[in-house]
Amino acid sequence: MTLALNLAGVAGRLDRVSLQCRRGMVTAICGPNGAGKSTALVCLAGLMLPDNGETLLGGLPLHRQTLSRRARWIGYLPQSPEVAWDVSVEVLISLGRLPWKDAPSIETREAIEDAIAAMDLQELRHRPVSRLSGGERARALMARVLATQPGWLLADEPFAALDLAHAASLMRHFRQQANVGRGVVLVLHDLATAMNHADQVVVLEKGRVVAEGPPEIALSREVVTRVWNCPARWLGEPGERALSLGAPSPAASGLRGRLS
Ligand SMILES: Nc1ncnc2c1ncn2[C@@H]1O[C@H](COP(=O)(O)OP(=O)(O)OP(=O)(O)O)[C@@H](O)[C@H]1O
Repeated sequence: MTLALNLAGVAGRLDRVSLQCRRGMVTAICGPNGAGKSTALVCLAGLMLPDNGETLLGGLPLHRQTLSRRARWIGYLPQSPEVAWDVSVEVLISLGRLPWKDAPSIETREAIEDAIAAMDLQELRHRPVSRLSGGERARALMARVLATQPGWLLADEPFAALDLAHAASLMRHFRQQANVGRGVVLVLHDLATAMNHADQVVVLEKGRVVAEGPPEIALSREVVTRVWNCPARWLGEPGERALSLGAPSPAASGLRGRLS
């Protein structure tokens, strides 16, 4: 089953974007600031209707499917999630089970416990969300999405606030989810994570798809250098790539010259 976005535009944000994500795969959406990554993810989640176009889940328009089906199929972590009530970590995570309110309680309990374990929140489960650090809060919010056990996991910069060990563990979890047939779509600024862990990468620039395909192609040295305007070189072996950055182009370094 695919999750596809075909749109003519979202005024000022996206322009003729067409992309397809597949279950069983990790798809990374990359691009510079303001490229339209979050907007594309919001559209994929069905939370914004493009001016002309649609999101298709399994070939059917998402906005015509029932809200409960959508909530069960698509789990979405926004870039800056808000927590409306100061509940405990465990209660926050249990909210992820709302789309499955008729499920047997044992299933619900297991899903919550699995999410707590996946995000290493056992010791924080009774703590109010207002008394968490930024990274702990991000893990609790991710756990809420995981607790839904949706067919698709859509996450906007899920590693941004996480330390190294928790980021690595979450990436392993995403891979496991893809391996059991879920679809994973991540907005990522860290190009090395996309290069090493995604199955396919979509690069956006100024609201348009400018490269897509396997990471080695979509994030080739030439693409990175041109799109991010930053001379770059991949180091290491496939699966363990690191990005070496050179000096910025004259256009970018002109600013530095004026400031110094
Ligand atoms: N609510 C809004 N109304 C109008 N324009 C917006 C709105 N939110 C974002 N934009 C604009 O849409 C474009 C795409 O924004 P988007 O947040 O999708 O980019 P992004 O690639 O996720 O950026 P970043 O890496 O900075 O998070 C940007 O030019 C942004 O200024």
